[in-house]
Amino acid sequence: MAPRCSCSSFTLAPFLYPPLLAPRSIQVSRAALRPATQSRSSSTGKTVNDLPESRLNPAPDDYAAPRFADKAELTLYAGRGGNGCVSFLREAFMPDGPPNGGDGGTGGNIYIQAAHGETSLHKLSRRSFVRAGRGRHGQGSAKGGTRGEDVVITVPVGTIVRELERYDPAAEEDMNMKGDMSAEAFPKLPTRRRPLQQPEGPILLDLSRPTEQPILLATGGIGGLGNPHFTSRAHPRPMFATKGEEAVTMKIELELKLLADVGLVGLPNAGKSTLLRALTNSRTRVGAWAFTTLLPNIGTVVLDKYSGRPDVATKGGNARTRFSVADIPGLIEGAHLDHGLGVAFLRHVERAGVLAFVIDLSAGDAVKALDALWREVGLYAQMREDEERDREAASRIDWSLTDSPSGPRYDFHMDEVASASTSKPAARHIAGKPWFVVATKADLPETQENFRKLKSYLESITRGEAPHPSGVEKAWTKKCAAIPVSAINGQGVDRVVHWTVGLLDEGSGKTLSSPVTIMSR
Ligand SMILES: Nc1nc2c(ncn2[C@@H]2O[C@H](COP(=O)(O)OP(=O)(O)OP(=O)(O)O)[C@@H](O)[C@H]2O)c(=O)[nH]1
Ligand SMILES: [Mg+2]
Repeated sequence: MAPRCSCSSFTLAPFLYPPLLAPRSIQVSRAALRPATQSRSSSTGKTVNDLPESRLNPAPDDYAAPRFADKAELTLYAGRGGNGCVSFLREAFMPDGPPNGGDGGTGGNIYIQAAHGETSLHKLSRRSFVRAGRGRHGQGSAKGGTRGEDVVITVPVGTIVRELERYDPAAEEDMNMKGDMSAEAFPKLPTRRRPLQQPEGPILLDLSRPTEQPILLATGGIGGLGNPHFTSRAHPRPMFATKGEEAVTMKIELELKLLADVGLVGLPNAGKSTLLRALTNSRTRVGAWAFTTLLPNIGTVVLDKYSGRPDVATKGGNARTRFSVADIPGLIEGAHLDHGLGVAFLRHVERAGVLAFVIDLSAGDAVKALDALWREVGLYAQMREDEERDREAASRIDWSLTDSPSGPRYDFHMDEVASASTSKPAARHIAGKPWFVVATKADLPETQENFRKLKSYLESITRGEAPHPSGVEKAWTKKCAAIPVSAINGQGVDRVVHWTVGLLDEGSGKTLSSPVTIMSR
């Protein structure tokens, strides 16, 4: 068929296919832009050492800024139920048929699930509320309303969920009848229950492992009843239905504690971020100055290269296909006294399965550096233990006033407080973790001797001849190893992966049996 107007297609052509009709000079100038943007990074951001620029030795401005948040507060609105419908059958020769209004649909529920792959709460921290879908209203011809859509909030493994506030309308609220019908006789209405029971509050969950099934937080409202439910001798044609139930509204707080399977701990400028780049696809910032990293970065080491078959043999039935690594800002001596960036970031490796101490072989005595790091980690753990003990002691204090001749006094159970302090050896939980040393910058000259000393020191710890560097009794000293690495050249990195998987497998037997701990309220 001939086009209705041939000239119109010609007029529209430049708008529909601009690249085809654009003059040649424009195309060339656009192509020329591409190398210009690429060359910008290499012209402005020279590498700080004289080595050639690469992914592992990037320019200081070649990085992806981490998006990280470890706290979020959300208001959850479960979906309210759809309203029942008032409707009557109408057919040919039957203008006044029986009532056939459908029931309203149930509102959507809100669940929470901890999943691997999520590393931060930044997406949730930007949202202030989460709303599930409302149930649809019932319709004529006895069509029930469809269910509202459920919402699953996905959070990183290690998130703690605390309920702050809740508004829960009664599960079987009074019917919102249209008009005053209290005196009227109605048939017995069906008991309407929520398909899922609203969990009792306040909710307090520690999602320390991935949850296979989403966990229910807020239940949607029940749908209203359609008019056929109200048919009776007194009301053969009821002109009323019920409204859908209001749903649960809840305010929750999310706090992320555990980020990764492996935590990198090291002095500033040791090469932690370069190691993370070498192990993973992370584009964390690298620079030859202290405190290049200001926020924790997470990378995932993929073991099976998405082939479905792991490259690294793992113990047990479930083959490990990946593990995550956390790079935190460097620690300096006195970090527990808030020197440098402090030890606050250690809480993100506190619950990691394995600690990897990254030590720069070219920056002086490696043994001293390892001791200094362990000292800071040990002191941090001690601080945490003290905090926990104080909290425990505070919860044990009986604040009730007791009558005594000398007047009222507060009854402190000091013996219980003392027993609490001695029941857990300080710093046990962090010093009891499997650990190893990644000795970086092994490509630099005159680092062999330093590495040899470090290795023999670690061997003596393993044999039990030297104490654990943290000074904690019964700390983990099974196979203290040092792996020489040149992260900038990607050398020795495979050995780090194999060693880590071995240690993770060893520790996996000790993990909690349940993915969710419902903490004490
Ligand atoms: N020669 C050599 N240089 C390295 C190696 N690893 C890292 N570097 C260099 O060491 C410097 C510091 O590296 P980063 O990875 O930023 O160190 P960092 O520990 O993350 O430092 P902070 O984030 O400040 O704590 C950079 O200039 C790197 O290029 C290595 O294996 N060999
Ligand atoms: Mg860094």
